[in-house]
Amino acid sequence: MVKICCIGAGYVGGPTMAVIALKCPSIEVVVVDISATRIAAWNSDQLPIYEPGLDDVVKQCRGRNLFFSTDVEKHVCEADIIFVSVNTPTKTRGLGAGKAADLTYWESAARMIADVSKSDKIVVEKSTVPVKTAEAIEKILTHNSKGISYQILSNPEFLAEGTAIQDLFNPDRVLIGGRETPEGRKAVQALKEVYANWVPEDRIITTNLWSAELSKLAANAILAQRISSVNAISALCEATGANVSEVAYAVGKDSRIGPKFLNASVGFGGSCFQKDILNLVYICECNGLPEVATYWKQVIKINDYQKSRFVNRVVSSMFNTVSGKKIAVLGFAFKKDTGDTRETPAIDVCKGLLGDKAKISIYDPQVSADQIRRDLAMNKFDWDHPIHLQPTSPTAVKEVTVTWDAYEATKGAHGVCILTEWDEFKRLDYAKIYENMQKPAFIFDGRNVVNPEKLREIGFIVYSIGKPLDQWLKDMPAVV
Ligand SMILES: NC(=O)c1ccc[n+]([C@@H]2O[C@H](COP(=O)([O-])OP(=O)(O)OC[C@H]3O[C@@H](n4cnc5c(N)ncnc54)[C@H](O)[C@@H]3O)[C@@H](O)[C@H]2O)c1
Ligand SMILES: O=c1ccn([C@@H]2O[C@H](COP(=O)(O)OP(=O)(O)O[C@H]3O[C@H](CO)[C@@H](O)[C@H](O)[C@H]3O)[C@@H](O)[C@H]2O)c(=O)[nH]1
Repeated sequence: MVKICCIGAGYVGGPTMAVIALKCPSIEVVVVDISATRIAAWNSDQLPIYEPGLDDVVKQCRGRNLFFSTDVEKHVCEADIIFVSVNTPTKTRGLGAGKAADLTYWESAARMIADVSKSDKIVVEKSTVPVKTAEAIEKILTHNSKGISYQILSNPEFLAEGTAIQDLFNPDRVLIGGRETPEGRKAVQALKEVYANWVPEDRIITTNLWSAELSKLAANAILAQRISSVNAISALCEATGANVSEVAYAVGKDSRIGPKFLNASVGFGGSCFQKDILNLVYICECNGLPEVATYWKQVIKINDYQKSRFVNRVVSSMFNTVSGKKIAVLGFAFKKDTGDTRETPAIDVCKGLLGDKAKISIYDPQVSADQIRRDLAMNKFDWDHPIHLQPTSPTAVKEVTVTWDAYEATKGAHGVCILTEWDEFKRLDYAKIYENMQKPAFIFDGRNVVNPEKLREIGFIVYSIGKPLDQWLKDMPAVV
């Protein structure tokens, strides 16, 4: 029986391995992690992450050929194929701070593999890493290899949160990069055979190591660039009376462009886009390509601009101050169908409003009050380091309350900001919400989920990203 061990039981390691176990009953899969609480949660009825369909997959295989364990060394030692799916956050200090990927967790995993292995291994980079990381990992593994042969493969993951199971069941492609040697090709073939249990062969792409590593960073940069492009256009729409949804639809009808990833928003969030672009920028700078670095940096600048533009719009339209006013925030996760808040635009928007002394009342169906308080108290780039996984004592964010109901959050509020596109926000009784709010009552829709015309009929003053502005908003221009 082939044995797989995955180091890192996070948003990628957990779902990816659960699907491999489901689709390959003859393979034993063990997911290991240094976080005992995470592993305990994977072994319980309350999984550590919310992902539609995940419970079902885990229930089918856990205890059969899928296991979660803290005994990292034992399972690494026994495995034929080791996936490394640890976090690779942005460095917060030292050389490259604020840009370069922090490979501390990766390096310690590689050193541990080298220490405990007694047989040949295929080591698979599942984490997103800088191009050329495999070379460094190879050096660590082979430095004291005791005659053991290691083959390093790059197999980046393309799943998106909220649709992870669907993406894993039916991926657009699986990418495997390996050394162009007979041993390298053999290792690529071995991993290909795992995926071939459910992925059609023409969707399994094989490349050299560097192409696979770089393709992951390039894909995320290009996806994020589309969002920044449409968000930049949304600002121009507001200035001219064009409607960004109509523009995006018309543009996306061009088959060379396509309709996906053209939804204007308050900004993109999530643990990947910003981190991976910053990493790409750093790699370009290190390779003497400052023009290329500046080009990609602009994608993040527009994202930051979009978030501050939103805050400015809220403040300026409410008589240029939100001091002491209750603002309801609907949605805190970085997108719908996940409880993940890493780099969510809601953090920056809330911090901006708190900076103007607003009183904030937050409701999100999947994010806990503790998590929200921790996020609002955290420094930039600290969010994806393991200390974040430990329960820390949250600095009191006094002007924030967290509710478990959208109606409670909006009661007595002066304004409502919609920051995540949860489906339930489309179905709320906005007439009832209006009744219970201060007047004039404002709605700022950062996700274009509500129908502005219907809300205006109720009496709201409505701001929707990139849509024609109310006269009120035109009279109260936002200074950026
Ligand atoms: N989240 C996503 O949607 C997504 C999608 C594709 C790729 N990625 C990439 O995958 C990687 C993992 O992302 P994630 O979101 O799953 O991160 P995560 O923080 O949810 O999980 C990483 C896990 O690794 C564990 N870990 C760290 N060092 C370890 C060690 N030495 N030994 C054992 N366990 C260790 C941590 O405790 C943590 O539980 C990152 O490189 C990320 O960029 C993420
Ligand atoms: O048209 C769009 C599409 C997305 N978003 C926002 O962009 C962010 C990222 O969304 P999405 O890409 O769907 O989720 P992620 O889970 O971050 O997935 C991205 O990052 C992963 C980690 O690398 C990759 O594996 C995925 O392929 C890539 O889509 C979220 O805040 C979305 O709300 C928009 O504002 N407009």
